[in-house]
Amino acid sequence: MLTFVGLGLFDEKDISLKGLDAILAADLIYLEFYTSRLMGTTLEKMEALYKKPIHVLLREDVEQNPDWILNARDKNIVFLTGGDTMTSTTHIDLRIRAADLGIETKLIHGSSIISAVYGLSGLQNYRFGKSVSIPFPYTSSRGNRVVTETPYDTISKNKENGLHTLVFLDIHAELGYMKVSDALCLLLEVENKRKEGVMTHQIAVGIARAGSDDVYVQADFADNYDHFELGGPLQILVIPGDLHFVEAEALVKLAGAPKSIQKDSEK
Ligand SMILES: C[S@@+](CC[C@H](N)C(=O)[O-])C[C@H]1O[C@@H](n2cnc3c(N)ncnc32)[C@H](O)[C@@H]1O
Repeated sequence: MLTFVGLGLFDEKDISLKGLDAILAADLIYLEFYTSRLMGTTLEKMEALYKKPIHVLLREDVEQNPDWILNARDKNIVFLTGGDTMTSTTHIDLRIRAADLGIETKLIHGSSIISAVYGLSGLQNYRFGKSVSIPFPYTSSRGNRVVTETPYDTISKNKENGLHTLVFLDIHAELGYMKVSDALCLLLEVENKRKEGVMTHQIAVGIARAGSDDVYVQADFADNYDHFELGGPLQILVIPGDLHFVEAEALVKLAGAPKSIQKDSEK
């Protein structure tokens, strides 16, 4: 049996009791921390709680060579991820591979940043469009710095339909964790180049360290990106589309947005 367990948002205590039971009963524990990670704990603390070693998987172990799932033919193995367990296409792919190999699978869910964002920001879940990830800029084969424009396009399309965009921020092995202020600078850089007005007079919502006692939510106009110094990782960004008046009220009262946004909201 291969059991996928979502660990929740911040530390080793965010797991469900069902998830912990599955780990305590498992023969082998695998974990990936490249799609998300629990910033409030360490592998040592987790191993002390689980009383077993954790095998940390790299991206290639999960996406290219997931031979370790063969152990689930005759053992109980658990695969741990930050947040919920199936919010990444990578993980669904693993489950399909297991099904192809005749391996039984089970899901034990964890709290996810996706639903945490709705509660923390007051933005309503049915008013979100397609989500997107912002990667760090990279250097092309010709030596040019390249800023990916897909996030700008996705925000633009969602805004045409009045919808909000959830923007996941890059976690990079060498460059570290992208911050909301970095992401806003990259979006404004694309705006300066394309001048399509997608980010003009645009409100943004930054959230840091969801699930911790030190959670921080800040709403302001995107070009005030120095107001988005939210401290340590992990961080996530929302670019709202049209605001319902309750959403605008929540952003003003719970996230410090300027009151002027309430005038433009939908009744
Ligand atoms: C690709 S998503 C993975 C989502 C995860 N599977 C889940 O269900 O929560 C990871 C990104 O979400 C954001 N994120 C995840 N956990 C967070 C947290 N506790 N606080 C703020 N942002 C978070 C960060 O931008 C991070 O790079």
